[in-house]
Amino acid sequence: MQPFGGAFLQMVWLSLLTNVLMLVPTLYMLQLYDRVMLSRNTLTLLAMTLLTAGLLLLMAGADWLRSLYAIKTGVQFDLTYGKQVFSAVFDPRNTQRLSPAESLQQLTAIRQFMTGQGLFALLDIPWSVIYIGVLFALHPVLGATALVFCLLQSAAALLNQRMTAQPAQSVQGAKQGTDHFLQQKIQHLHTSYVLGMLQNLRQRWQALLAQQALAEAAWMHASDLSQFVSKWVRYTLQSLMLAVAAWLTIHGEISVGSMVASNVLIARALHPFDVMVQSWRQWLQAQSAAVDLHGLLSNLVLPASMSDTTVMTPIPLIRPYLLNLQAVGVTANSRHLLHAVTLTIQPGRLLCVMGPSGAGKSTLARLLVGVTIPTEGRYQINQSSITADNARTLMNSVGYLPQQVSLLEGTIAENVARFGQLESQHILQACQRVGLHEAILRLPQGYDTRLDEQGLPLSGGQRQLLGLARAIYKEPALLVLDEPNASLDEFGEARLLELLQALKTLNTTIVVISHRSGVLKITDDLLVLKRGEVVHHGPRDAGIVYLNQLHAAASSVSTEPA
Ligand SMILES: Nc1ncnc2c1ncn2[C@@H]1O[C@H](COP(=O)(O)OP(=O)(O)OP(=O)(O)O)[C@@H](O)[C@H]1O
Repeated sequence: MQPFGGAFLQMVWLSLLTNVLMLVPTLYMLQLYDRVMLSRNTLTLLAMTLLTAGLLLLMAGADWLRSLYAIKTGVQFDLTYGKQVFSAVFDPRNTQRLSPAESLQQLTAIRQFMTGQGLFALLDIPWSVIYIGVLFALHPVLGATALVFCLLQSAAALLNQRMTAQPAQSVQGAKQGTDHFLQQKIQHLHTSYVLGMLQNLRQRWQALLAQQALAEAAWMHASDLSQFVSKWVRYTLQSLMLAVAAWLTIHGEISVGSMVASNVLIARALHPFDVMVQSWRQWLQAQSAAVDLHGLLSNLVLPASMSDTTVMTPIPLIRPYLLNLQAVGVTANSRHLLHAVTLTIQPGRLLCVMGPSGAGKSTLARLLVGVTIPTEGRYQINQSSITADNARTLMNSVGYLPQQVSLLEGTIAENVARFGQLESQHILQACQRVGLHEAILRLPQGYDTRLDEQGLPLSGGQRQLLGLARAIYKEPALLVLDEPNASLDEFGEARLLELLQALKTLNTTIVVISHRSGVLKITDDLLVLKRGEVVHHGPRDAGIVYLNQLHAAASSVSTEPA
């Protein structure tokens, strides 16, 4: 919060000024009752009225300036923390239960509190002391009564906090659960519809919604009750104050003007407590959002400067890339996904990774591109170790096609250019190389065709080719393709092999995961994984012999008489 210290200090001073100037109408009233009405001097009345109007204008100005500072701080907050939170939620080390969208919503909750009435109430509470001071000046009994009343109002606010904190938290949890459910399931709407899952999903969603409604009802009940208590305390105290002032007036201790003024002053002193109670929900949301975001940011020791392009300790990655894994292991949720993987991948060579389902091939792919960080051993590129801190450095020099292509909502050109600057020459080159250019030109809007989150209107094979074009965009030094031929026809696969062959001549380090044997034609080295361990690694021809032996053994087992 240090960057906002200056603006916060300005808001504190402006709050003081506003609150001091708030006394003007009270003093004006006192003078009217106790002086003008007695002297009947209209000139004094005019002078006092003009002075009061001027001071009230100043007060309105201070209040307006305070709002401007709040808005400016909100914008600054979004810009500063938005960048950090955005980077943190997509950091491979992020283990938070919240989705990226939910974490970014937390930012909004904090900003809304920072720019809303709740913050002003918080800033105004300390200046209640000014009104109490004036009440003391009118009569010590009035001051002491106000002090006690403010304490009582604080107790009411505290009671409100006690009564509503837990229900508000339950509402938030239930709402997050419902939103999360919808977000996740909506992505697979077509499959759910065809497989007749919609009714089951609706029932589950309704159960979550019912939970949320119950939590909301409990929260509203607690909130209404606490607001009722708070309001009752507030209005009763105000009337009691008037009673005390009237008693003092009857006994000649204060003037009638002071009696009326005391009523206004106690109302002003208690007002911020009232606003605070009303904006309690926002306060709680901001508080819990701040805890979540603090957890997110402090767990992920982020770069000191999050300016757009700087990254922490960039590793000197100069083409070509020589990859080296030494006894690398990956453990997740107490499971060994990879264990003791040692291998070298030479630039300009293509390593094909094979193995049964669940062998750890995709985990290895994610590790090579820096999404997954080894929990044991060492992964180096050109002798620089890839760690959680510097994995981002790889981003612009790596081409990656995941098993699920994951195209983003946006135009074809934007997807190929990875949502960076659209460099037509590179976009065209990438699409031509994967053989997608003609198909794109046949679309009415060509490269400007918008894709939805499912990658429609492209076909399955075209989506895979687009993912491939995105991976080879600007000729990365390292290319990792996870089953790139899964949706391709023979022609597409032949084109893919041609492309990979061409990239090898550019000294690209290539890793291809495939269940299909076609890619073996251009493979240099073969790696076979089983249950997270390397069971074979070596040149292609020896690998093919190994695979043939495996197949022969497997078919002899299946044809043996039972
Ligand atoms: N985050 C995770 N937590 C626990 N287990 C995981 C996690 N991610 C993957 N696994 C497990 O690790 C194993 C390897 O998964 P991986 O996706 O790497 O296999 P794969 O060889 O690519 O399989 P396939 O050929 O079916 O795509 C699987 O058994 C999977 O269930």
